[in-house]
Amino acid sequence: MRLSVIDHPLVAHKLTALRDRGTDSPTFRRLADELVTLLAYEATRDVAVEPHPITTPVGPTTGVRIRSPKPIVVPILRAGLGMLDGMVRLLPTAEVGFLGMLRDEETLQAKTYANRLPDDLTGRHCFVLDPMLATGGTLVSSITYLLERGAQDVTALCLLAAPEGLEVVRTAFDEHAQVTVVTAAIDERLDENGYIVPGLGDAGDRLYGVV
Ligand SMILES: O=P(O)(O)OC[C@H]1O[C@H](OP(=O)(O)OP(=O)(O)O)[C@H](O)[C@@H]1O
Ligand SMILES: O=c1cc[nH]c(=O)[nH]1
Ligand SMILES: [Mg+2]
Repeated sequence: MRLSVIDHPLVAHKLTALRDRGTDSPTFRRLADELVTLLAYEATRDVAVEPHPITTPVGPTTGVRIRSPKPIVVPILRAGLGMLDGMVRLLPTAEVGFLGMLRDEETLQAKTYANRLPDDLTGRHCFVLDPMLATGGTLVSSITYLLERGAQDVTALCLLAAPEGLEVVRTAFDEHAQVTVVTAAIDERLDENGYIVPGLGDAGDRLYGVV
């Protein structure tokens, strides 16, 4: 696993507002949307491109375009949905697949309850969207699922990561696996309920309300 922590004052500023418990849902959604575009800039650094000849008003030149097969963006429901619009705005040619996963509050084990993804992901670059990397169970399951279906590279965009969860992901995917985690911050630790400290609380609830 490769790790990239985005050290940037704009990211830190927006993340601070996102963490603040006084931030309401509409503002939280807007901040999550803005943050993902900043993370996406780094997360797409290795996206495959091919030469693309064009003619400018002044003359011919060769630029690049994103190469086929198209990248696929995979938000992990629910909370990852809050990162989808910001990501596809930057990567409009990407396809979108969905994985619904819920962490049991007692055991902290993640279960998959929805799956709308191609069976064959051979050669695809997958971008997993999930704001919280806590114990790492959700991310390991989702990345394993994508790699088993042939994904070539998997890049996860997480707004926050806990050191414990990062270690779990690192153990699951060694340095040879084409797995990258891009995050805005590594927090201190997990609490006894598996929540990231200081974190931002339950990302899904803050985006969409308590269920
Ligand atoms: O690293 P882990 O310990 O697996 O926890 C992280 C997961 O927990 C949260 O989802 P949750 O289960 O709360 O579902 P939700 O998005 O529907 O709220 C979060 O959005 C991650 O998907
Ligand atoms: O801190 C956490 C941990 C898991 N899921 C969340 O939404 N927040
Ligand atoms: Mg939740």
